[in-house]
Amino acid sequence: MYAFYSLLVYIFYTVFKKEEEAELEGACGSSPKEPSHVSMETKSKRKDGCTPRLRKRGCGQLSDTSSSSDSDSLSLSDEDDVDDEDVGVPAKTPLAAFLSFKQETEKRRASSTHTDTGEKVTESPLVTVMSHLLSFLEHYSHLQQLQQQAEQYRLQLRRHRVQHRRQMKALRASYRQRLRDKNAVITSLEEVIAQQQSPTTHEHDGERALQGGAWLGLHKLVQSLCGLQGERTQLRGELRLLHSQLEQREQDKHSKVQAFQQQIDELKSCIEEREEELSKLRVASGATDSEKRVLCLSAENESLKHSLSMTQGLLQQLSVIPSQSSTVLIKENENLRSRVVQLEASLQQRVEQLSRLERQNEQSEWRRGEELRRREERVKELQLELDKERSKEPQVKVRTQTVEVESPGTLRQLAEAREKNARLAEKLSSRSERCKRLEEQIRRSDEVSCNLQHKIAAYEREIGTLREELLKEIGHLEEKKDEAVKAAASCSEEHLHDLQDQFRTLQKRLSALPPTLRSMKTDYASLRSQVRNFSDFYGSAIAEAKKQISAAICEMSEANKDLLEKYRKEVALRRKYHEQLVELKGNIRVLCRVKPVLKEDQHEEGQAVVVTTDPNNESALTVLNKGKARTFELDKVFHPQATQEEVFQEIEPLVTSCIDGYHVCIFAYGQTGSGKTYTMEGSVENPGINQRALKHLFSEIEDRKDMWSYTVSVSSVEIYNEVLRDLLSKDGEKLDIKINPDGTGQLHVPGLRVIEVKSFQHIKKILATARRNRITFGTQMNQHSSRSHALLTITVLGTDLATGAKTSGKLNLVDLAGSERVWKSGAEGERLKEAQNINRSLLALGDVIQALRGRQTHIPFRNSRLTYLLQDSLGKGNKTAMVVQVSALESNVGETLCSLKFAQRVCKVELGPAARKIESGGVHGENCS
Ligand SMILES: Nc1ncnc2c1ncn2[C@@H]1O[C@H](COP(=O)(O)OP(=O)(O)OP(=O)(O)O)[C@@H](O)[C@H]1O
Repeated sequence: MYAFYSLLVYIFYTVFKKEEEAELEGACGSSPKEPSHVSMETKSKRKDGCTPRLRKRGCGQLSDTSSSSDSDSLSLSDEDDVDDEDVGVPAKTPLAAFLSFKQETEKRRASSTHTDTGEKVTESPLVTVMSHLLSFLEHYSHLQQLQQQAEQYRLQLRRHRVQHRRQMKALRASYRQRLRDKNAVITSLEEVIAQQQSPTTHEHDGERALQGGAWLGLHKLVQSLCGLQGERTQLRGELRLLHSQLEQREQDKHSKVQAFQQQIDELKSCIEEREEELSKLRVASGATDSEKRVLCLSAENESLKHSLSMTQGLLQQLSVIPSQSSTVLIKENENLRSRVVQLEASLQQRVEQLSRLERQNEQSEWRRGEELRRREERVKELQLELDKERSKEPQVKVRTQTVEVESPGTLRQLAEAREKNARLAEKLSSRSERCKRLEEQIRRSDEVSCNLQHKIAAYEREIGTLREELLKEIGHLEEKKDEAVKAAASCSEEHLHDLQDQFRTLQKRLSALPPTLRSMKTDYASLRSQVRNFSDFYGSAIAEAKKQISAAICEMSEANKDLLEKYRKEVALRRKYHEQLVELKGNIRVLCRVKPVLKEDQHEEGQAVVVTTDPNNESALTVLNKGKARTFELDKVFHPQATQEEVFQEIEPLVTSCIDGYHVCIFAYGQTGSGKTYTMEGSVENPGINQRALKHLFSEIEDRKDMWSYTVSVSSVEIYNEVLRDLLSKDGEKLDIKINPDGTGQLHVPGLRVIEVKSFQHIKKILATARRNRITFGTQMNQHSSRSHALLTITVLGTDLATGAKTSGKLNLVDLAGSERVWKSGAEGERLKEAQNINRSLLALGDVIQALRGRQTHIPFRNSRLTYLLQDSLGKGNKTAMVVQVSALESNVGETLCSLKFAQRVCKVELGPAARKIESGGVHGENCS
């Protein structure tokens, strides 16, 4: 491609240059109005083999005709020689050749794009520039064709005019001839008449006869004269007609010339625009490749020139200060010598150390050998003594006892000597090992020293060669210096010539560099082309891969469409069944959890457990009070050993409903210390409903991420003494509940901090903050009694990715403040006020539930902050779950009965079918059900 574009650019430049040359040539021999065709004409004539004389004549003809437009006999006779073929056919220009080549290229390109599989080729700036250039050339050639046409037309007109003039001339000549003939006839007739007007007497009779014949002839002559006059007028009319035709043609010609001129002007302006565009493009995309190359080469040329000048400067410096460089070299040599001396000294030291060590080693070895020998001799002596003693044994049996008495000492000595001997042997072996090690070290140091010697030798060799080179250089420089001195002394021009020769040889050497540079350039060009090809290849490979991926995705999506549709149906069905199940269970569910009996709860010894659960009936609970057993039927009863997970299992469907776009309210109710906070919040190791619900929420969202996108936001408030406070805000400002000004009639709390939650880990931190900020005090019933109602509100906004339908679910998790009997909890003062407020709000909650149960038109939501805030989740069409916490101890039986009665009341409330909060996405929305 690069080569092709370079070729194109080259052709363009060549053609353009040739065109300009042709124009210049044409301009020298023709009128300014006729720029190119004359030269072409001349060329064509030259091709035909015409003589230079004829050529000159042709040029003269044209200039004559252009200058004299009206009749001129000389020019007319000259114009007769004009050959039609000479002026009619224009010679084929290089531009035309280029255009035909370009058309062929375009055709080939078009055919290649047809054969291609419709891949879209992105044009590079160079291609854009080239296309502009080509279009510019096209316009230019069109303009030339038009000019040629205009010229042809002009020549045709000229031919016509010549023909007309010829015709006119012939007509005039014939007319004059005929006129002359007629005049001759008339004069002859007049002569005849004059002759007849002079009559003689004797010829009267004959005269009369002749008179009658003459009058007849005269009459005929007059008639022919009249005919001639008529012819003359006719000819005049024809002449006038021809004149008018000629004028008409002239006018036509003029108008056509004007039209052509206009077209030429337009095309010129078009070319100017293109040129401007081209220059802009050049500015925008930088210079074309060839220009860049030219720039690059010129830069290289500059750098070469620079290096040449530098070399020249260096040469001059060398010739000027050879002594300085020689001193530097001598200094370097001295330094090297001193370094070698140092190295030799250190080597000598090392060798001395080595010899010292060897001597020491030899001495110690000799000493050790001596010692060993002595020891061995002693052992031998002792052994000899022992043998002697043993040889005495059979002879002196009597002395055995004494020997036995004496021999222990000798044996001891022997054993000691043996031990010593063994120790010495050990020492000897260790010494020999050390010796070996030392030998090894010596060997190594020998190697090192050998290496060093080698190195030193190498250094010395190097130094020697350097020295030699240096001496040579110095000699050479001295020679040069001498020569220079001599040359300076003689002041001859020879030296100058020599220097010039040297300079020339240097220049030659420098100019000999380009082949290597050229080879480097070709290498560079090939590398560049490789890189460019690689990027092309890479791009095409990526494009291919993308195509394949998209095709695969398309296939997959096609294949998966049915599956997806089925999956959607399945999900919808599942949701429907889920909702039916929840509705069957009841949209308000009452669960009861019995708190296990803890040590700290047993204030009095041997307190009886009065609450029992039935293992065969999960919804029944029996309370024994004053000998009477009362059974309560609720939706579900959790026995004291029920785990947090078991409790959440019952709540989970409601949490799922919240994701589906329902408003859900889960609250824990019960006396103080009965385990409400434990059930809702739980402990760090064993989290309660709040954390589990959010975990479930996020896992469900993750499962649905291919079909739905969700936004989860969280807020938390507490109601303490009927005052609303943000649990996620540090300032603890008093908040108010208001109707949302957006016109939906929904409630909202201005200034409440709502945090968008991205992950479960994030929510954990938020819950911890809310827990920290909640007001708790120790009461007689609970050391960490929550003195406020805590609300955790989770809003889940969902968008169906396929249909665009939007859902808005809300999950209210409420940990109510503990209901208590004031006299029992021992509350007074501030605590009493708290307890009263708590009881009042719980009573309001009871009233709301009562009203819902009674299907009253007015539900008293506004009676407390708690019910007002929960309005949109407690009313009709919502889902509610209440976990009633009870204590199993006899001491709390009153509160337990109270709570269970309240629970049973709630149990009978019907909230009606739950309503899903969904907005149609425009594709196929779901009906609110
Ligand atoms: N099911 C249970 N298992 C183990 N311990 C429990 C259980 N329920 C409650 N407790 C413990 O009982 C104590 C009181 O519980 P909690 O604070 O939850 O009561 P509460 O109803 O929230 O009281 P208050 O209304 O005064 O805030 C806590 O120490 C808690 O750990």
